[in-house]
Amino acid sequence: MTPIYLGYTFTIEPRDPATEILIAELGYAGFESFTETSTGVIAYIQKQEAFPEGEVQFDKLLNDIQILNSQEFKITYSAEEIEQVNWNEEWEKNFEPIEVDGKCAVRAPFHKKTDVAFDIVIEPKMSFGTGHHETTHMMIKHLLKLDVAGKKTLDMGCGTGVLAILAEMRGAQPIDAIDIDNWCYLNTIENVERNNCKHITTYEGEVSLLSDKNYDIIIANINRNILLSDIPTYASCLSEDGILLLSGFYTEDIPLISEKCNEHGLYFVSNYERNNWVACKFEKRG
Ligand SMILES: C[S@@+](CC[C@H](N)C(=O)[O-])C[C@H]1O[C@@H](n2cnc3c(N)ncnc32)[C@H](O)[C@@H]1O
Repeated sequence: MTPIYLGYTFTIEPRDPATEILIAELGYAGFESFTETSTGVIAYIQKQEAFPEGEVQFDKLLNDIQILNSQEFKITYSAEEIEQVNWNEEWEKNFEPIEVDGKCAVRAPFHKKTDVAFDIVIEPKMSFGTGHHETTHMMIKHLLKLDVAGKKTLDMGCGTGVLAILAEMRGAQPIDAIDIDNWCYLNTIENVERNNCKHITTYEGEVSLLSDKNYDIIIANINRNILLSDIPTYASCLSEDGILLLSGFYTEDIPLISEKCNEHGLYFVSNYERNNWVACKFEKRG
């Protein structure tokens, strides 16, 4: 089923630095993407995902914002349903190909073929994962450096499947790609085929699918709270010396994420940082 999105247009006075704080708050509340404007931000969330615990959650968010409001800035907002077709057109107009470290390109089918080692073609429609977001970009950087050849790999929260596709291009196999969202699940299947990948199996679901699985590498670019709750399962699925790549959270969240990892035998190795977003590498040690 095609998801319907709600777009919340926030006007913030003065615009900076409050817009950044608001985007972080909205990210934690489940908003998926943001378009910054000269007066604030438009934030998008799937209608069926919007505040699943009911209006109370939204009231609380607004309340928190009001507290900041009274002290520092003034926010007004309006919400509207976003037509799927407009969203796609908007997206296509704005999709420029990206290149990471001169080795990996992520582009749409209508862009010219590139001559980098890993030329990934993605038609994301509504799914997250074009390489434009800092977190995807940094996960690509990690994957380009990691020795993945012949390694059993999981891409959790696969979005467009871009990371699973890069893992296969670099020699990983077999690969499982999982997303909770039906649209992403279907989009990953399409993109896997589009890139002639043969070793990726795509599933719709979440961490409960992992009960008897085992991997050498787990990649998960989701968000802080889901990662905190899923890290124990990732740890139990990882083989000794296995690698966990995590992203979807901010620099200030590293201590919390590291602490949870340490409790489960996973130890910090390195990280990338872009615009306060981070992508961390952990290793499982006995
Ligand atoms: C930030 S996007 C990352 C997409 C892609 N892996 C990338 O790096 O560009 C997060 C993805 O996780 C999915 N997701 C959210 N919660 C999830 C969960 N509990 N289990 C699995 N996937 C989840 C979302 O639908 C979304 O596609």
